[in-house]
Amino acid sequence: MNLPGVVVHRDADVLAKAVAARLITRLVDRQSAAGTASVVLTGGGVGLATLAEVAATPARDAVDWRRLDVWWGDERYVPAGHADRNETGARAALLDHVDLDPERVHVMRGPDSGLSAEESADAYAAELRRAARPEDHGPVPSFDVLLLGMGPDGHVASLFPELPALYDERPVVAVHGSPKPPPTRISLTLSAIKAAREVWVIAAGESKAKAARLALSGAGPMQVPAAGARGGRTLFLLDRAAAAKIPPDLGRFAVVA
Ligand SMILES: O=C(O)[C@H](O)[C@@H](O)[C@H](O)[C@H](O)COP(=O)(O)O
Repeated sequence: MNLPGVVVHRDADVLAKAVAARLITRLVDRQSAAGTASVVLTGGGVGLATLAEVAATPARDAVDWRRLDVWWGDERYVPAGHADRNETGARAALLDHVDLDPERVHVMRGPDSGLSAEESADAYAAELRRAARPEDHGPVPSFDVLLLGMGPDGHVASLFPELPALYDERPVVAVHGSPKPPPTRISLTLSAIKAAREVWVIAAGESKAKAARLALSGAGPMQVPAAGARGGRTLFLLDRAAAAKIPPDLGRFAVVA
C-alpha cells in the first residue's frame, strides 16, 4: 500500500476551500472516465465546511450531480431530520442545493425507520452489496473518494479507539457507547474504508495534531483508528495547526500554504 500523502493548508478556511476544489475535480475526472462517480461523506465540522464550499463555488456546475452516488461513512442513530444527523448537515450544506438523483443518495437509517441500529447497519451493508460490481471484488463498491473527519483521539467515521467495531470484518456495524455524542451510531468499518480508490482524512486545529502524527507514524488502528484508514491512495489534508507535530520525513509531505 502506498504511503499517505500529506497536504497542508494555511488554516481551516483555506483547507475547506482547497478540499472542495479537489473534490469537484475528482468527481469530474471520474465522471469523464467512467460516466459516473461516487463519494462517501463524513460528519463533523471540517467535512460540512467542505460541502458548504462545494455549494458556494460556481465550479460545482462542472459535476453531473445526477450521475453521482452519495454514501456516508457514518451516521448518528437518531431520527430523519434530527439536527444531529450527518445527513441533515450534509443536506443543508450541499445536497439540497444540487440536482441529485434521490435514488442515488444512500442514507443510513435511524430509529424512525423501525430498524434497530444493528438492522440498519445490515440494511446498509445489503445496499452496498447491491451496488458493488464484479470488478469491485468484494461486498462494497470501490468508492471514488471517501472523506473522513478525524477526532482528537484519532477516531474516523464512528470507529473509536479500542471499540469492537475496529476488528469487525463486516463492512458496516452498529456502534454503541460512542465517546462522542450521540452514543449510538452506524459506521463503515476499516475493511469497507479500504475498498475506496481514494481516502481523504481531513482535519484542522491544534487538537488534532497528535492524532495526525500518530496516524502517520505507524500507530496501531486499535489505538488510533485513522492509522488504519487507507485506500488505494490516501491523503491527509490538514491545516497547519493539525500538521504541526508531523515530522517532515513522514509520508509525501506537501506544504502548499
Ligand atoms: O459523525 C461524526 O461525528 C463523524 O463522522 C466523526 O468521525 C467526525 O468526522 C470527527 O469527529 C471530526 O469531527 P470535527 O471535524 O467536527 O472535529
